[in-house]
Amino acid sequence: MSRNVMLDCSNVWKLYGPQADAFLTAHNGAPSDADLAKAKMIGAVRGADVQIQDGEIFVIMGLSGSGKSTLVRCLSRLVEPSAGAINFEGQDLLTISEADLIEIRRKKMGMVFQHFALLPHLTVLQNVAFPLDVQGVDRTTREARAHEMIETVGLKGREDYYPRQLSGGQQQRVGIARSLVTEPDLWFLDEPFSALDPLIRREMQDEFLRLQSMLKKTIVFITHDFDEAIRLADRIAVMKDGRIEQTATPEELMTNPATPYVAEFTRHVNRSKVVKLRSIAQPVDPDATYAGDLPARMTVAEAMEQIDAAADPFKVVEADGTVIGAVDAPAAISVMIGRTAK
Ligand SMILES: Nc1ncnc2c1ncn2[C@@H]1O[C@H](COP(=O)(O)OP(=O)(O)OP(=O)(O)O)[C@@H](O)[C@H]1O
Repeated sequence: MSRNVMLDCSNVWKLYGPQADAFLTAHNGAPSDADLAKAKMIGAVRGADVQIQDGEIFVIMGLSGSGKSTLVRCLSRLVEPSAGAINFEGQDLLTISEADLIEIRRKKMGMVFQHFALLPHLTVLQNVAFPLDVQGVDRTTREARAHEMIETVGLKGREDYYPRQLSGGQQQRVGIARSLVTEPDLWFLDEPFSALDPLIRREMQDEFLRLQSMLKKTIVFITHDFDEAIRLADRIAVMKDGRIEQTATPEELMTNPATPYVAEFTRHVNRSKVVKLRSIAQPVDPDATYAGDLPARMTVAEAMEQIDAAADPFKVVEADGTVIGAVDAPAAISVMIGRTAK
């Protein structure tokens, strides 16, 4: 499926240290690790190329300090890159006026952070409506929109609660509703679930995928957790020491890791948790009977129980309703036991 590029960032650098810009120029825009170390510069982001496509979940994965947050902040220019080009929907983000930039951030970009800073003295409804209040939207409209978003994230009935009366997961849902209320085209999420305990975290990941299947946003999601990355991503960029080691689908990362570093992450991952039904779908037989439909982006592991319990194969269906093929138990089992290389 070919998609438009919404956000195009090429050769972006962010150095921290004295006269970083001059230092970059002096090293022809591409200082080596040794150059950086000698000058005591921190290469937070080094030569990053990222193309975010319409409607995809693009995950930036890397360990602490690898540069994920800095890169994402460069993408919205919350951090000023030392060098590079950033284009959003055809506009050069590095040269547009401050006023246009603020307008883009407010109306076209949504952000959710790990520490999501709900306003403690405002109710759930007021917190969610807050960005619209800032935009000067009238009260009736903003509250109607906030109610809608609160229902979308599953918090209907809690509109009049204060943040302190909610669990961590519920608070994060409020943060999500608040960031979605302005209907952003591009949604940045910086480790949104990492403060949550593992069970709630998984629940929030499911919730996030459910939301995305409804809303179809373009998403940049940061995590340091490879399991989270492969669960959520259409594509993953793996970062190390400010560089992107590889950008690929979870399945490509598993089957074709570009570097030993990437291979290390994939080594312990069960293939059935990564391989999607889409990848093993076989042609539909018009004369056969099918047990039902399964989503194309479901993994073999997630679908296994259902496939195994049914007497007939399942059709595999994309989010837009297109049937792309069928899966049966032998095909799924082959992946479970690591037999297919596809
Ligand atoms: N304002 C700053 N001044 C100096 N160094 C900085 C600054 N911001 C980030 N860095 C450095 O840049 C590098 C990348 O940091 P960044 O926060 O982007 O990493 P990260 O992958 O998001 O890490 P984490 O998962 O811990 O948030 C780190 O070495 C960090 O210390």
